[in-house]
Amino acid sequence: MQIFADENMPLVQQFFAELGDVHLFNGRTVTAEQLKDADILLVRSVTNVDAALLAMNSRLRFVGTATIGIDHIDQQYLAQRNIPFVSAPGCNAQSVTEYVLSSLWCLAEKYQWDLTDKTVGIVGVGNIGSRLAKALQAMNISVLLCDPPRAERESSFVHTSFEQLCKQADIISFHAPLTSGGRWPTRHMLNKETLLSLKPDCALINAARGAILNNNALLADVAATKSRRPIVLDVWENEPDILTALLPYTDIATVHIAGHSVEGKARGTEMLYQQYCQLQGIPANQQLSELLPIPAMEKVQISANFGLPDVQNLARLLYDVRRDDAILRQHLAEQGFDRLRKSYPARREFSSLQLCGNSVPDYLLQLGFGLAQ
Ligand SMILES: NC(=O)c1ccc[n+]([C@@H]2O[C@H](COP(=O)([O-])OP(=O)(O)OC[C@H]3O[C@@H](n4cnc5c(N)ncnc54)[C@H](O)[C@@H]3O)[C@@H](O)[C@H]2O)c1
Ligand SMILES: O=C(O)[C@H](O)[C@H](O)COP(=O)(O)O
Repeated sequence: MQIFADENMPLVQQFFAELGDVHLFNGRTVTAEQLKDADILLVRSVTNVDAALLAMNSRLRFVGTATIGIDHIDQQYLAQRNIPFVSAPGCNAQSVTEYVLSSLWCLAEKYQWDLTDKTVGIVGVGNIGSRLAKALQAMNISVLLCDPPRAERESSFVHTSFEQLCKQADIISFHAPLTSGGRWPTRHMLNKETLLSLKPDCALINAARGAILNNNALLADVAATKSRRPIVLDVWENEPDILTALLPYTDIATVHIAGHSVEGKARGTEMLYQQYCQLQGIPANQQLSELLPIPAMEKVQISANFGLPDVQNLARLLYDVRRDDAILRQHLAEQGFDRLRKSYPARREFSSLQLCGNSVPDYLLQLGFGLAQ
């Protein structure tokens, strides 16, 4: 069995080597010729899997993407060829949630906000959006939820239309998939017109897909607006060739790494392995919990004096998004977007830290921290 995998897929050897020969490729530059002998193809978000890429391969029997987003996969084409396709839903939802929380804490510190006075609009309330909403509500921060597909499916879902959310929210965080067709397309849903309907100082966070925000329209808006709008961008239109003219207007700018926690990336690989084994009816012998490195910090004692203002200090033991913002600003020009993603330093999720003590507040567990046994 010939297994072809993106070279940026952690633990792929450990999970897949028992199933065949694992060959690694550069996800951005891989060609049809390189993949002609693949039985299994494992990709990340930078590889468009379509008729052109698979034109020379007649033996492929499984395609997996170790990501949540699937806008780079031509699913219709794979279905036509009867090639099973799987993704990794939710694999890095906690990682993105922690990225957004860290960004909110940084903005709150910079602009001296009390986040409990703010209303956060969440666009797309799936794995990431609902996890973020739960975390914010646990810290008494108001949320507005916008998810038309869910509103149609679930009578109990409290939906705010995107138009209303634009008018009411103090901060908008995008967590919808990138779609161009269908009833609720998201491509350029934030554009020249919808930007005009926002509160003048409404902060924007995009850790979904770059093209959900029309980057040129956003640049025109922030360049023209006198009251500066706080902006956090992890994803960009046209990656890796991003609109660098936007950078001076961003508070936090990163190289599409919101989902790149150690756990988030490795979970993606594990989910592909598990789904392949299930499809083949073979046992999944490898377990992520046995392969993850021991975290640098394992336990923290929480005292009865711990309060909500201490949460961000605790979180900063593990992650501060300003580190990643500095990486982009200092190194983008000489290293480029993709190289910075490839050399991304390790970041562990909140769950890697076990909290000890008799008075660990429930909101810390809602945020994803672990509880020592
Ligand atoms: N920056 C990163 O590193 C990173 C990491 C993971 C995922 N992502 C992106 O985030 C997206 C969301 O991830 P998820 O795991 O929450 O996906 P999900 O599929 O669990 O949830 C997406 C939600 O968006 C909703 N939706 C669809 N169209 C909408 C619209 N027009 N308006 C509002 N909501 C709409 C869906 O109904 C769904 O509930 C992914 O599709 C991916 O593109 C980015
Ligand atoms: O969709 C996803 O899961 C994320 O955007 C993912 O983190 C992208 O990372 P990549 O596959 O490009 O490394």
